[in-house]
Amino acid sequence: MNYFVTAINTDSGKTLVSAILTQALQADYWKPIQSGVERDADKVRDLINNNHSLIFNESYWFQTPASPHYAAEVENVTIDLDKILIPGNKGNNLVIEGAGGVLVPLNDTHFVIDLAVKFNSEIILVSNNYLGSINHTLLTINEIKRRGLSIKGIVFNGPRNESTEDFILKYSGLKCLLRINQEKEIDQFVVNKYAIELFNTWE
Ligand SMILES: Nc1ncnc2c1ncn2[C@@H]1O[C@H](COP(=O)(O)OP(=O)(O)OP(=O)(O)O)[C@@H](O)[C@H]1O
Ligand SMILES: C[C@H](N)[C@H](N)CCCCCC(=O)O
Ligand SMILES: [Mg+2]
Repeated sequence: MNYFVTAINTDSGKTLVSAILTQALQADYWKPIQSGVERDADKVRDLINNNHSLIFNESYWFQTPASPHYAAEVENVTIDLDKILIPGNKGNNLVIEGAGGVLVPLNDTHFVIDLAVKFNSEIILVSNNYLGSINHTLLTINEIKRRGLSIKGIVFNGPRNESTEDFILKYSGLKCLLRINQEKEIDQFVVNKYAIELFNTWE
């Protein structure tokens, strides 16, 4: 199964959730398009601890920490979805991490969400609690559904707001897969703690 981890924004915790999911399912991990010198793939490799997961290389890696469409322009590249091919064997679950939110542009005609469609993925949506996040979360859900994609559920990451989370879950009918607290630091121990919790409720 291909699981596509997206979020309501950049810096929402997609890489953290991807590491937790990769560890929980002993899945493989892939970030097709990376912008910025720090690789999410390296962060996930350092945060998991199992003998099964493969960490694949990006199809595009831009040094410019910006929207992929702009980073590509700056580096005289055009992102071509036909050149982005699923890596590795079909035997294992694959965790695919997007870049920023769903409508982050890749070029003049494609967005991050088009990768999830291309790879026939099930969506894991990472949401956060801040003033404005209900709107951002419901808009993101609407766009995912408009593309005909299935949403496995929502991960709420960071400081809690029960009222916000309750409204989003009630209105969307989606399942809360996991709640992640604001942690003092993110390391293998923390990732494994949440991976066990996620595995125990995974259907
Ligand atoms: N629950 C948390 N507790 C503490 N730190 C967190 C938590 N979630 C995320 N962070 C930290 O916040 C930063 C952003 O998280 P992360 O890199 O996972 O975001 P992202 O959605 O993957 O961003 P991008 O869009 O660049 O891929 C990282 O330094 C991460 O370690
Ligand atoms: C560089 C950053 N860490 C992400 N990889 C890319 C975020 C793109 C956001 C584009 C936008 O929504 O304005
Ligand atoms: Mg990331």
